[in-house]
Amino acid sequence: MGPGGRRAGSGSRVEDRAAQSLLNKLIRSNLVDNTNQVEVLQRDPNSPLYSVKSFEELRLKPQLLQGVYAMGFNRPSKIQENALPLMLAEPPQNLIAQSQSGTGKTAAFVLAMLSQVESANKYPQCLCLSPTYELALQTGKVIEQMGKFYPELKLAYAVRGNKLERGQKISEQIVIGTPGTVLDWCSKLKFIDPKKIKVFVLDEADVMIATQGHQDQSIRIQRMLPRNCQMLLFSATFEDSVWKFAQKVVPDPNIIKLKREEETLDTIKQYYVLCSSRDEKFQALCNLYGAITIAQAMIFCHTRKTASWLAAELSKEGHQVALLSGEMMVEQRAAVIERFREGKEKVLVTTNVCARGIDVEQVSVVINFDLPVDKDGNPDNETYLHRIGRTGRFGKRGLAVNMVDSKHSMNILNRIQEHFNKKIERLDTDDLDEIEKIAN
Ligand SMILES: Nc1ncnc2c1ncn2[C@@H]1O[C@H](COP(=O)(O)OP(=O)(O)OP(=O)(O)O)[C@@H](O)[C@H]1O
Repeated sequence: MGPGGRRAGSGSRVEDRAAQSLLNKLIRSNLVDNTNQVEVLQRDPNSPLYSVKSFEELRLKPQLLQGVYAMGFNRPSKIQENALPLMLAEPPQNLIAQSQSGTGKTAAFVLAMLSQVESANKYPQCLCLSPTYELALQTGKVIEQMGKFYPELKLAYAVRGNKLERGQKISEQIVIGTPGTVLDWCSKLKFIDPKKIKVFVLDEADVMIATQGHQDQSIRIQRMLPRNCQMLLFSATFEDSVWKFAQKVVPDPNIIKLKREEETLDTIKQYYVLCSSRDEKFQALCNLYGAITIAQAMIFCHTRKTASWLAAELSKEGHQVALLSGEMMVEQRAAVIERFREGKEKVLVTTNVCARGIDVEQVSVVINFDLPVDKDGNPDNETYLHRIGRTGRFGKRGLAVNMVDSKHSMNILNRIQEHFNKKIERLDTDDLDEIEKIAN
């Protein structure tokens, strides 16, 4: 039922955003910590503000609580503490929620859907919109895991390529899909009766509106739903356009926001290595190799060509490395990231463009084989910080090594150093004692 593979990175920015979001989900194994305060704006400011510190307080159906614990969740995440009581209130309330990827939004709305669904009823009751097929599948996996103690619960994917016979009615209780196909299924093909939907979720709103047509399709779907249907919208970022869209799709919303935690370079040891050519950079990297592969490392190159060359050279030296390249289909990139996450490869070589927006929090060693520059050749400080920086006061210590091979790149490095006002120490990769020191 899958549509043809998609090429990301080389294509439009829209696909990049969806691909980034997918890759982020795959690279992450845990909840993202965030020490910021959650902001809650209630529709009815006079009603008490509930927040829960445990899943028991929510009085979930026993099979749902069992599902939550089976996933290894001990307590609600920061955003869940406030979002869950609102979503599970009687009557159910509408919600617009924004917090960065990895903070527990998906798990929250899956819980809301599962607590409303009546599995004995064989028709769609919950409808979830995702920007792409791959993202829909990821959400589907969470529904399956969390709903595994519901014996009769079934899921349908409304995505292009999933062809049903005309005149058929869907018996699955939860439908998850992309806006175009869901719209067809609700209107033209009538596979779904939108009037029976109790919970409507619009996930990844920021990614969604970046795709032409998705916004209108989503609004048209929303218009077909009954008035008392619960509407929930989630987004990792909240620019004006998302906000405007959210207000069209979610009437009388409660609003929850959790600001992204700022990244800092405070817990990172930063070094540079002075070389005179690409080959020398390669040699320096080989000298460093033992030290950096104690942990997992990511190596960034400026172009795809350099990245492929470097990955090939490292392999020739007998090192096990993975290459993440913009030429690959999204599925292939996802597979590479999954292997890396599982530790099958300890080193991942990639390009700036390909890895832009991917959270590499758990990677403790970052090598800039080429320094990040923007299209005018100026230092790209934002990318530097995002690649190397860590969030949170208790952020893990990290190590960053920058390879410099010309006056020009030394100049870029100096400007990065000035920008952050943080010293980047020189490292001599021929000095084994020094290398030993940085690895500890
Ligand atoms: N209460 C919890 N306790 C422990 N782990 C949790 C909890 N809630 C979610 N997680 C886990 O944290 C990770 C991130 O959660 P989730 O996917 O729900 O975040 P998200 O905000 O939806 O991210 P994205 O925007 O990328 O979809 C997942 O691995 C999920 O299983």
